Amino acid sequence: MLDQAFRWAYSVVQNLLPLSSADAADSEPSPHESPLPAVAFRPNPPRAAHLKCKCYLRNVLPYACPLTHASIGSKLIILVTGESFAGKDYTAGLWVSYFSVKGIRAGMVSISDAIKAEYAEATGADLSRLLGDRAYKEQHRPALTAFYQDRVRQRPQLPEEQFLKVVHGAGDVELLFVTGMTDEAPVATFSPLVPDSRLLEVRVQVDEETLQARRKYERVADGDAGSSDKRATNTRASRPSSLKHRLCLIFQNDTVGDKAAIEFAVQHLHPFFDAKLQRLADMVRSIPDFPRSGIDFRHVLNVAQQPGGLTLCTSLLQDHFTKDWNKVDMMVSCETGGFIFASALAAHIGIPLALVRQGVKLPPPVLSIEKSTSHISSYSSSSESIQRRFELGRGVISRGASVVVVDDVLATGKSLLAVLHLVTEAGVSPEDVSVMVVAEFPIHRGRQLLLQEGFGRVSVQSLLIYGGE
Ligand SMILES: O=P(O)(O)OC[C@H]1O[C@H](OP(=O)(O)OP(=O)(O)O)[C@H](O)[C@@H]1O
Ligand SMILES: Nc1ncnc2[nH]cnc12
Repeated sequence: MLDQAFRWAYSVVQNLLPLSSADAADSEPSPHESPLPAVAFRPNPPRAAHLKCKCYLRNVLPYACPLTHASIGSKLIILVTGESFAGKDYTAGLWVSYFSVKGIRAGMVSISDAIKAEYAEATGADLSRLLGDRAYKEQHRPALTAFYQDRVRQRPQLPEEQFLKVVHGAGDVELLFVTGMTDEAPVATFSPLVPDSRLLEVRVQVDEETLQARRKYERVADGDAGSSDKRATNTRASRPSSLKHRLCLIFQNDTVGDKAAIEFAVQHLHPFFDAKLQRLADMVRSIPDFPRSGIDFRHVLNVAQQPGGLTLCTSLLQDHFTKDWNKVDMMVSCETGGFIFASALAAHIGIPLALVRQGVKLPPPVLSIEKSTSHISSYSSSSESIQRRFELGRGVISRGASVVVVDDVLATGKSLLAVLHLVTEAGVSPEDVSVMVVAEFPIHRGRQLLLQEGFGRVSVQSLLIYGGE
């Protein structure tokens, strides 16, 4: 059986390879390549062009070949970020043990090991000490950082390649912790590369006192207690409040021992393996080739049509929210899909609901914004240009309020972007906006759009993740 599968995979690759060229820069398939998207993507050439542009042609092959793609599987990938001395690797190790005991196949990998190996080869530094000797690593850190930045200048796609490499190399795990990542807004950047998987960032953080104590301890342990603190590379610039993106999950790692890390895993990470989430996913029907051939439509609103579906979804949205509902003044939602889930949740939490309507349907005075058609509606003939406005009653949301935006789907992010513009125009700071969606389609790069448009500081959470169109 396995042998047959391998033979099939090789024959697919053999058929596709001669059709491809090395040129990856243009965004449309060039004429001599047109058979490739035709074979690989059937009637979906824009998708092929998109992939080609974003991932370079050779990554189109793994995408086109279901076997290679399936081997990545659908995982929960947790990027464990934070300053040096925060205890990222130690904590990730504890979480791996916790989940392994619970019967969940978990692993961890450091994404920076490959660049350390390259650096060691280029400079003659000792790789095993770079990997295992903290003082030695800190001593080399400035040069190592400069080396990495230089490599990225030469090869801008390097971070994405390294990310894919560690994920592909992780083997058969359901949960993967990735440490050593320093990229800005990593979930927005990397989630479209693994669209079937859920990508989360967990920042491990320590207060200043703990940080100093750990540095001192490390220096004493190294027999280097008298040296200056020049080697410590933590800067205020890497603190969560100064990042361009907003973190949903922060683990405060100030106490000694394992207890806090395990409690964090129980409270914030384990719920992603909750059977309730699977029950919700089971209520989302999949309809192939709707509204257009090549699109696997996920009928998210079907949840509301199932017995107990809305109650289940409401309780999941309530439980998964990483902030404090008591500090939320108002819920905001846009028609149509969002209204269904937001009204149930707002009633359950006991907060009012601000309604963003499409077209000219609200009485004046209103805040109004032009809105690009959502991904899925762009395929439906009913989306007339008259619909392409979002409006919100002026004064409905108080200036300085704290709000949660709820929608059924996040795809390109165009709808959410319009809502965020209205909410901020109403006087709400992006810091005080959180977004919760029932289903996210990372392939459409909605989070990246928000980041590019200056809404990176808005926190975004989703219950379900879907790959494909
Ligand atoms: O991220 P995007 O690409 O903007 O897609 C997401 C939006 O698409 C859907 O709305 P749609 O505009 O199709 O209207 P509907 O809810 O009335 O169906 C959905 O309800 C979201 O609001
Ligand atoms: N496949 C899909 N199903 C439902 N809604 C979507 N929005 C974008 N892609 C979608």
